[in-house]
Amino acid sequence: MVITVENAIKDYGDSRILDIDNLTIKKGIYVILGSNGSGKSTLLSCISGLNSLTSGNILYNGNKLDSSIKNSITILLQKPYLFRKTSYENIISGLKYKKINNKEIENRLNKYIHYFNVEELLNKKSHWLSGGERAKVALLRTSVLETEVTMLDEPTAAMDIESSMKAEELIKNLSKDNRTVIVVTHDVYQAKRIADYVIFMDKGKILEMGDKDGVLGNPKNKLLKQILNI
Ligand SMILES: Nc1ncnc2c1ncn2[C@@H]1O[C@H](COP(=O)(O)OP(=O)(O)OP(=O)(O)O)[C@@H](O)[C@H]1O
Repeated sequence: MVITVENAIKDYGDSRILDIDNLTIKKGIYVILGSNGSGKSTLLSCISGLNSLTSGNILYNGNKLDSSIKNSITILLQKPYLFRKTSYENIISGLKYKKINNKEIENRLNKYIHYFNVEELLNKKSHWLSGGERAKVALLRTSVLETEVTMLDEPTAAMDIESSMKAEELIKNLSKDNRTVIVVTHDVYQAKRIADYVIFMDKGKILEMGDKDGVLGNPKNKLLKQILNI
């Protein structure tokens, strides 16, 4: 899917949160970097349709958001909500909602669950999970949907290093078959490991955007240079 963001403005009261002239997202892994409050989550929520722009357009293959496009997009929020059910029920909840048959549900589960050692957690109620365990369950619940576009807002922030590495393998796998994955992270090393493209935001604007090697290897922006220690 090609997503185009045109003249996008998002205001909350007098504050301008997003101000993006032009952004085109195609297939591959896009990593969004930027300081706290720079508008990364707001951009994801506007692309997903959970939030709306004050003015401007977001188009999906040239069309406005409709229910079939919404079905092709999944977003993992920064603070994902888990149902007060078992991990297993949480992970398959989206597939059940989409009325996917049980055999396919098991196939999808087997395809993703091995990234994390969560087998022993499957029957555990979500409110007993640790922060990192919750993050894994939430990432698995999003991943099994295998939508054309997957947006992940700081998916590994609560995970230990080994689990983050596994999550990165999973994320790379999610981008296969011409799919699009957009990941927000504060970890520039993670960006280096997984990104095809990097978007750097500050104060609601996109300051740098392009393929990973160009943006991270030869940044023009002073703040990004500082972050990258260049
Ligand atoms: N509903 C809202 N009402 C008012 N201000 C909001 C609202 N939602 C977000 N904001 C503000 O918009 C700005 C951008 O928030 P956003 O969550 O998009 O930033 P972010 O880049 O994802 O930050 P972080 O790295 O801290 O997660 C922040 O200053 C935030 O306070």
